[in-house]
Amino acid sequence: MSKQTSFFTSVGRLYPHVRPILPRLFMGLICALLASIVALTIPQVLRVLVNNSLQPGGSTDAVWIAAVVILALGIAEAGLVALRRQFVINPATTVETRMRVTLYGHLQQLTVAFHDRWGSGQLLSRAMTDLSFLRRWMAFGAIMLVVTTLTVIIGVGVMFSMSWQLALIFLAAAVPIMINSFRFRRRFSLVTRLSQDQAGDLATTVEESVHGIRVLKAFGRSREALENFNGQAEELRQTEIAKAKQQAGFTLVVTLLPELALGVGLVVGIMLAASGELSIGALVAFFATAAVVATPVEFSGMLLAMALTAKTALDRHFEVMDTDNTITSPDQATVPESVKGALRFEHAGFGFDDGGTLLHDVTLDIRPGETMALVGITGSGKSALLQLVPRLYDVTEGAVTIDGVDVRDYDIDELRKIVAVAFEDTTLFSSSVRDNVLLGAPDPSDAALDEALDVAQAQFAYSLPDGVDTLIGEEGLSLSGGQRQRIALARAIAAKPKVLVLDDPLSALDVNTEERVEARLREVLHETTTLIVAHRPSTVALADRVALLENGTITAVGTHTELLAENDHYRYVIASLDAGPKDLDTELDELEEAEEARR
Ligand SMILES: Nc1ncnc2c1ncn2[C@@H]1O[C@H](COP(=O)(O)OP(=O)(O)OP(=O)(O)O)[C@@H](O)[C@H]1O
Repeated sequence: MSKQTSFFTSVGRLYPHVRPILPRLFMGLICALLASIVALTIPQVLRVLVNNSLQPGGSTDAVWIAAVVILALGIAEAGLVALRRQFVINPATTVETRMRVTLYGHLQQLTVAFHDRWGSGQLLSRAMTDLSFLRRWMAFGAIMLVVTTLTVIIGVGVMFSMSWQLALIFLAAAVPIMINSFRFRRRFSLVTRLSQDQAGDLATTVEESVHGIRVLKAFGRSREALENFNGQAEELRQTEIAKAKQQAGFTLVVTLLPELALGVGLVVGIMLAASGELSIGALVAFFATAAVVATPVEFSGMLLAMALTAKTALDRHFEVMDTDNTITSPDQATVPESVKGALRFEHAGFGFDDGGTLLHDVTLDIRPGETMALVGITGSGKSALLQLVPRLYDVTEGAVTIDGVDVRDYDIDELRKIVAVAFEDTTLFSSSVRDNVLLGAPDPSDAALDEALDVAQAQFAYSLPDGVDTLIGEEGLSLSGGQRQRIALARAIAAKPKVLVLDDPLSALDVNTEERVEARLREVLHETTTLIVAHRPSTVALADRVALLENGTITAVGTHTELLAENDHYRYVIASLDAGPKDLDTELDELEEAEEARR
């Protein structure tokens, strides 16, 4: 999944996002830098103090002045640190929010095929944890990394100006630190990537088990789910330990070596002072400066780790952002004056990315206003075929057309206004019944809501605690499967589409309710071209004609009676759909009689 890029390439991609806030980040950097310079100035005051005042006969006034100057510098340092925070916090949170919103927008655009492949936890962790981390890095880590580097460079320069011999000792300590930081960077990048990916997988598991809590409980699988979660959590723990160990190892080096240099430097410094090559003031100032320089060096482990984690967060973010949306509007979209709703599959073929061909040479003609049922054995590709109409997936060969225009030639938003869908597996959003039903309605009025609820026989909504304003969905009131399906059906009806695509939307209804819904649907569907997957003969009865999907293609189209009379496979499928033990011959006779009577 991940592509190796250099640190600067990855971080460079942040530039368009941070460009608007660069002035404030820059001001934050200046404040942090000034704070460091102030910190480096304090030893120089000490030097003057030691050399001039702490000598026999030195003036006590100078001590007071030095104390006041040091106090003032200390206050200035603290003030500058506070100012740095003030400058960066607001813009960093703005960038975080903008990137999060852009990511969310991109996720909405990406194809269903993309979402089939990606675990929800991986996307969740990218949208939440990774971006929060980036914010912290922008506001603190990045600035401190620059300031630390500059402080060390300036500090070492100052140290050289005071005593090149002592400064060389400290510089010698820098060589193993740099070698170590190089190794650390390589190893830590790998382990931090692993940990962020594992955290994403863990989030997916939590999400799945919360969604599937009823199934887990009902099948008594809670213990196994816990064991599985425990295993994953343990893997993440091991990775975090490996991360912490690497960081601790590096921190040990960056803490120990400056201390060692300090010890050796002290001995050499005292010798130099004794031989008169170095003044006492310069010696004191040298070690005070060395202490100021040592602190950021000690922090460098943490800052480097933060930088590497931020790089990984950026890489993970751009993996999603770089994924192209392959289902888009054409440059020159066809804008129909009026849509009649003639739906045709013309030698259409389709296969999922990770599978072979599922559908091939599908040819089917559905007249405007006609209701066509789609029947086939389970797994034959009925749902996949339906999803080609609103372009949730694109055909891999042939075409699907509406009024003779390839669905790929319509503006995608326009197409999805023309086509509405309701799936067997309903998704309701955490908002009111009203908002859920009127989600795609061109006219979001009370009248449209009432009509849609009436057709879908979802009048129960009026009796909910707050009526149609009751909050449903994941965070709201739990509805029964049949109630959810009726709300989803009402949503599709309220969209007033020219083409309605229904994937067995009545499967969870009891027989009486289904009958009532069908009666009302029949009234409204005469104007709407409808393709409906049927898993029950009663749904088939709703249709003018039936199409049989067999071995990935449409092998027969006709009325239910015709197919029942002529097609063995259709009889087999209908028999397997029907839950009740029915005598097909008797049903056929009944249907023939009814047909006879109608003529
Ligand atoms: N996202 C996917 N990626 C890969 N294969 C898939 C995907 N979704 C479905 N399939 C496979 O494609 C085949 C057809 O699935 P589809 O859901 O279209 O069948 P169906 O006829 O609607 O089945 P059912 O009647 O059981 O609802 C199945 O073998 C299924 O495993």
